[in-house]
Amino acid sequence: MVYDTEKQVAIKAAIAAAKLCQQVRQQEITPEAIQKKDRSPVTIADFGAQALICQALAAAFPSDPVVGEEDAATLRQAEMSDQLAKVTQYVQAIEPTATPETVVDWIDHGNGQVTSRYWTLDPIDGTKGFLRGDQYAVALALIEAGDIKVGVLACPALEMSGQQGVVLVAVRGQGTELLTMAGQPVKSVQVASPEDKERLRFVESVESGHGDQSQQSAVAKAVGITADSIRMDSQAKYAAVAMGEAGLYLRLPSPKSPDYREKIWDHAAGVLVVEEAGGRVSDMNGKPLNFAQSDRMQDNRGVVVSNGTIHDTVLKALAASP
Ligand SMILES: Nc1ncnc2c1ncn2[C@@H]1O[C@H](COP(=O)(O)O)[C@@H](O)[C@H]1OP(=O)(O)O
Ligand SMILES: [Mg+2]
Ligand SMILES: [Mg+2]
Ligand SMILES: [Mg+2]
Repeated sequence: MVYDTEKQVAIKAAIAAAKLCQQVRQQEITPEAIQKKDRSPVTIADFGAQALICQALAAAFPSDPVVGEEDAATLRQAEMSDQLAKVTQYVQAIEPTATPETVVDWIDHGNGQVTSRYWTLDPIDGTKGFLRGDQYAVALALIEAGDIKVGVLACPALEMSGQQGVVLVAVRGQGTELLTMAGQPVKSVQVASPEDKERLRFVESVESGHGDQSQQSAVAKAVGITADSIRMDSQAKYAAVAMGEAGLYLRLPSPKSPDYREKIWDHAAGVLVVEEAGGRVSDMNGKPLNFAQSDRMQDNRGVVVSNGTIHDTVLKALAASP
C-alpha cells in the first residue's frame, strides 16, 4: 500500500508521544505551565512529545522537514535546566538514548518550513485541556504538494466506541481506521448518516476565545441542530465527527481576535481523518484549508467540519448570518 512506511512510523511515534503525555499527567501533580511569548502555555509533555516524534521522523525520513508547534529556545536557557532534565527523563523512559543535548536538538528538528513534502506536528493540541485534565490530542500529518496524505490523531483521554483512548489513522484514499492506544486495529470508522438525528450534535471549543460561540450556536440551530453543543478541547473534536459521534464542528473567528489565522498543525491530521471517514472540511466561505503556503492559513477564515451531507446547508446558513 502507498504510504505504508510513513503510516507505520507515524502511528508508532504518535502513540509513544501520547504515552509520554499520559505519564506526565499521572506523575506530576499539576504539570507546570511555562508561558510562551504569545502568553499561551506549554509543558514538559509538549516538549517531550515533540522530541520523541521528531527523533522518529528524522531517523526514518531524514530529508523530510517537520513543521512543529514548539521549539527549544526556552529550554536551552540555563535557568530552565531543571525542566530540561525532567523532559529528558520522560523521553528516556521511551527512547533510552536521550540526553539533554539530543532532546533539544530533536525538538528543534521541528523548526522546518512548508515545502513540497513535509510533516506537520502538534505535540499536544489543546495544552489548556491537558492542564485542566480534559481532552487533548497528539496530531501528526504528512503533506505533499499541499495535499494531506497521512494523518494520525491520538486522543489518550477520549472514551469512544468502547475504547479508553482513541487513535485514528487515515491515508488519502484508504479510509480512516480506529486503533487502540496499544496500536491494535479495531475497525474502520464513518461519519454519522443524516438519518441519525441523535448523533447530529455539534462540537465546539471549551475556550470561548477560540471561536464565536453565539454565531456557532445560531448556525447550528439554522441547520436544525437543537441540542446543546458538546464542548471539547483539541482536535478530539475532529475525532468526534469522524467517528459519527457528532455531525458538525464549528470554529468561527472569535470577535476577540478577528486577525487570528489558524495554524496548519491544529487541523491537518483532523482534516484527513474526517475526510477519509466520509466527511467534509472547509473554511467558513467554503474554501479548502490551505496547507501549501506557510504554517498559518492566511487565506482561510474559520473552519467548518461536517459529516458531509449537511455541509452546503451549513455554508448557506453562514453566508446568511450577520
Ligand atoms: N484566537 C484563537 N482562535 C482560534 N484558535 C486559537 C486562538 N488562540 C489560540 N488558538 C489555538 O487553539 C488551539 C486549541 O483549540 P481548542 O480550543 O479547539 O482546543 C490551540 O492550538 C491554540 O493555539 P496555541 O497553542 O498557539 O495557543
Ligand atoms: Mg494546537
Ligand atoms: Mg500544541
Ligand atoms: Mg500551544
